[in-house]
Amino acid sequence: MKSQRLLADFFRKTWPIYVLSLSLHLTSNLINVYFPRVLGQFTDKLQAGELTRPLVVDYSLLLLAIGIGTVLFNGGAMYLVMYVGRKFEFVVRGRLFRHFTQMSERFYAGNGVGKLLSYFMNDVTAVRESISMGFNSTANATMLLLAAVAMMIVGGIPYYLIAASVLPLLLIPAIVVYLGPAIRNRSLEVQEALGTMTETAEEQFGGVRVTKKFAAEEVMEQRFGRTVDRIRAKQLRLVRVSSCFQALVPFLGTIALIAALAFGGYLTIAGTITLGSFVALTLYVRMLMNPLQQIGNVINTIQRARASLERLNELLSQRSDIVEADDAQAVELTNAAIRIDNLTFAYGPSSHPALRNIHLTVRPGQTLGIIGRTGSGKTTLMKLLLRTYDPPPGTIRYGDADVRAIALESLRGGIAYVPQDGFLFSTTIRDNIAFYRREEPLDSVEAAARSAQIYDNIAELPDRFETRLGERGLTLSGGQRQRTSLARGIIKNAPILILDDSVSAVDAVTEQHIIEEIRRERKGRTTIIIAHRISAIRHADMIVVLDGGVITQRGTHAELLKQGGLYAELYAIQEEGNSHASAAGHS
Ligand SMILES: Nc1ncnc2c1ncn2[C@@H]1O[C@H](COP(=O)(O)OP(=O)(O)OP(=O)(O)O)[C@@H](O)[C@H]1O
Repeated sequence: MKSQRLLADFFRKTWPIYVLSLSLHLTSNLINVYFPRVLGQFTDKLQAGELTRPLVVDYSLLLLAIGIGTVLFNGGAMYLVMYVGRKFEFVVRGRLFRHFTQMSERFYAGNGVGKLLSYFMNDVTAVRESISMGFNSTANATMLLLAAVAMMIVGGIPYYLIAASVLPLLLIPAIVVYLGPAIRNRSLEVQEALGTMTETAEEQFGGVRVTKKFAAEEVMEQRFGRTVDRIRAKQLRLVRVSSCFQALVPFLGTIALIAALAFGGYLTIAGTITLGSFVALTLYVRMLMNPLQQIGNVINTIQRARASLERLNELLSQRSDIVEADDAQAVELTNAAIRIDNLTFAYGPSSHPALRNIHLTVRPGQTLGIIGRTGSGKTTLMKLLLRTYDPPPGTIRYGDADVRAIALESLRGGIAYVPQDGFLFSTTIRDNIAFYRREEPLDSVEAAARSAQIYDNIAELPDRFETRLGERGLTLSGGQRQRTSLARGIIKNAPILILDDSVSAVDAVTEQHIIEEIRRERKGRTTIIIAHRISAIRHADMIVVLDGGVITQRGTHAELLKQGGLYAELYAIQEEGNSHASAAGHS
């Protein structure tokens, strides 16, 4: 069955531990069931007037030995399974993490961080609980039942009396079969709702600064309240069946005890069994009640875990849409021209194409500038160059190799991509810059920071390059973050550098310094610069203007100015802005 794979893999490795634990549970219960028997014998001796003081001491010591034996074996059995349960958590979380790292951007666009966290936390824990705590309770109750029945037979209690007292308890599995599916389905709904709640919470914590600046706390609270309400409704649905189940189990225990008392009492009066046997019988039934009642909880846990396991297996069976070809080749990008032929691309079957009929060649060593209105497809084109989304076959080539035939590591290792909102990790600035190669010496890290015009800012920080960034790099301003991320791209020193609006958050003067630095360092190496400001791309060997997913203009800065159109329009607006600014500066 599909939903058993994750566990099957786990049990294939750990089954000896489970077998050992099961035998310890059996041993512990075999010892434990002597307790009623010894008490029964004690009662018979008492009734016959044969009890002496030394005998009382002997019986007490015997009961003590039984207690200690039971506890030791039971403890060992539980420890083993709890131990492997924790191991399961560790192994599965590692496997999930590996799986997540293999998934493509499309997967992350469709699954929020909160949902993924919920898999990581709630689902893994639910499964772990059932294979550790759940196993222990089930094994303990089953072994106790078997051992108790065996001991009652050995102790001479008639079969029909045993059957009458124990049979009500055996109705428990029947209820499980009857109510189990309902519990499982409702648990699945609860788990999914919990996933949505984690997702919402993650988003709200992430956006708390925006919420506060807009004084929108109340709106957000209401929105979160609705999510919580939905969970409550689903949890209540679950609670209704599971409490019905949990209440039925002890009720069956009570019926079993009444049967033992009534029928056993009658047989004792009739002299068919001794008083000792009667005492032992009632103790056995009482002894079985708690573990069997616990099974009620366990079954709930197991049903919940099955729902979680299904979610986990379903997740693990999803494959990335970006798959490396079996015969994928490593390609040296240094002397490779980038050729884009008749590229049309849409994110989904029903969405509008984000790019249409793109024809473009970037010769090795050239600098390409891309400009265009927001949403015109600039970033999409870069995603396709990096193959974070798959372009149609034959539309993007590096040298002669189709991008889809290139080994992913070779492709992405050969391109340094600097996005607009470079994510910084909660570690030192040095680690953030030398992200691609942690062993990079401090000198190179400093040089990259200088090129990105962030060195002076870092030098002022308390621990300079060893300063740890707070969550998401919040100790830096937007522009500083962007430049740190730029330094990360520069230090990679890759054959192709892509700056995707990477200097948008810095002032015009700093931008000029950065661009000059990049032009000097990247001389003779392929560089693509996407920008909204013409000043960032005017020196490029070729500039293309994207509009609505189509290349509407191409040429050098001078050629494009002559052509008129959007480029000249943007230039005029930006120049006018600049002259206003400098006039204001002079006045
Ligand atoms: N993951 C996605 N799924 C679906 N549509 C997307 C996705 N990413 C971008 N789009 C759409 O594709 C179009 C082009 O977006 P793209 O990010 O390439 O624009 P851009 O030119 O880089 O814009 P900007 O200058 O604002 O960064 C937009 O209409 C956008 O809504």
